[in-house]
Amino acid sequence: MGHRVAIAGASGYAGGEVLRLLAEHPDIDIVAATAHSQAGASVPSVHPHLRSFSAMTFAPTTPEVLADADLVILTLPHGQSAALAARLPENVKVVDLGADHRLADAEAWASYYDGPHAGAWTYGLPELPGQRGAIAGSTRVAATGCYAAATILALAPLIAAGIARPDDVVVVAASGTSGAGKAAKPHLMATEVAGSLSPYKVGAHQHVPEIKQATGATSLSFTPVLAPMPRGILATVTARPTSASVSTEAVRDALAAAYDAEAFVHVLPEGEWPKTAATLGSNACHIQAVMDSDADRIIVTSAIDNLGKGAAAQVVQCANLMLGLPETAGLSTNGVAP
Ligand SMILES: NC(=O)C1=CN([C@@H]2O[C@H](COP(=O)(O)OP(=O)(O)OC[C@H]3O[C@@H](n4cnc5c(N)ncnc54)[C@H](OP(=O)(O)O)[C@@H]3O)[C@@H](O)[C@H]2O)C=CC1
Ligand SMILES: CC(=O)N[C@@H](CCC(=O)OP(=O)(O)O)C(=O)O
Repeated sequence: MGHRVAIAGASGYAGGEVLRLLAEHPDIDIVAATAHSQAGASVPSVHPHLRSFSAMTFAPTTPEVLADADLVILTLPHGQSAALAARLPENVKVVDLGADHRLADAEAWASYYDGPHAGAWTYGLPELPGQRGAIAGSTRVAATGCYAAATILALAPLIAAGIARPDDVVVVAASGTSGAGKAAKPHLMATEVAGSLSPYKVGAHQHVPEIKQATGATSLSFTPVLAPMPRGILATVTARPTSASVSTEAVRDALAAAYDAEAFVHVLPEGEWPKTAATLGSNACHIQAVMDSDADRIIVTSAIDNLGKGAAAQVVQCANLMLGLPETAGLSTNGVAP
């Protein structure tokens, strides 16, 4: 008998990916999967790729349905997690993929989100210094946003090592359309997306305060770009070096020192650049960097699957830690290709 896990919002993209991963997990049993408008539907009628769930229907999203689990995973729209989590017993562990509990600063919350600030939980990125132990010791964990995961993994070690300046960071990141969720939206119609790259929320993306909080960046320009592909994020992060002596080797060494012992974050061999296709279906993050001396900027590129390390797989990684399981259980660092 494995640990009992329930997923709220399992009819969505991220929740569906959690179901797919947990179906193969050696130490976890799924005790409930809930939905909102699609409550009552069978799982494969919503997720045709999840045939092993043919006997399961989505339950309504209520505290009563979820309270029987050892751990609850919330993959709900922003603003829906806090009230639900507050009605779950203290002894039920919770990982929230929504943004409700990511930000400590109430003012930053109010600048980017609607509704009351619910307060911050332990931030769910185990590769950040100190976070692995904190997550393992927490009953409430706020998983990261997808762009935030790609950007933080590329940037945090360089600011922490004193190599990159925190006051002049520029990020341009492209995301597949599943990052926007499953609900039909006009700008996500195939006719609008196919054959086009389009920036959106320019200078106003909600992941800016999250990235600042996790990396110590003080000035951050962030431009997200919608890309005509179902999944994947490629983030290009640039920052000024702290001194003229910063070299490509020093940048790569700092990244290697941060990630050499990590199972899912890979600093690629010199000259090999990340591509989203190599991370799909995995919990991996691929990173490469150079010092562009001509422009006096460090350039770091990172690739993840927004539904993998950017969502469902990182949630499973956190759940493993919280349940005292091997951190890599049920997860792969290998992608699906081509
Ligand atoms: N997609 C991604 O790459 C990432 C998403 N996230 C975050 O994860 C969360 C889920 O995202 P995603 O799966 O993409 O979203 P989807 O829109 O695909 O799924 C949303 C889920 O929430 C349910 N839901 C919708 N409205 C309500 C409501 N009012 N009350 C309760 N449940 C509701 C839906 O149920 P039903 O279908 O039955 O209506 C569905 O199960 C969001 O907070 C998102 O920001 C974070 C990182 C990455
Ligand atoms: C393509 C696309 O629209 N992506 C979403 C990111 C979703 C996500 O990771 O995260 P949150 O949980 O913080 O919303 C966006 O840019 O708002």
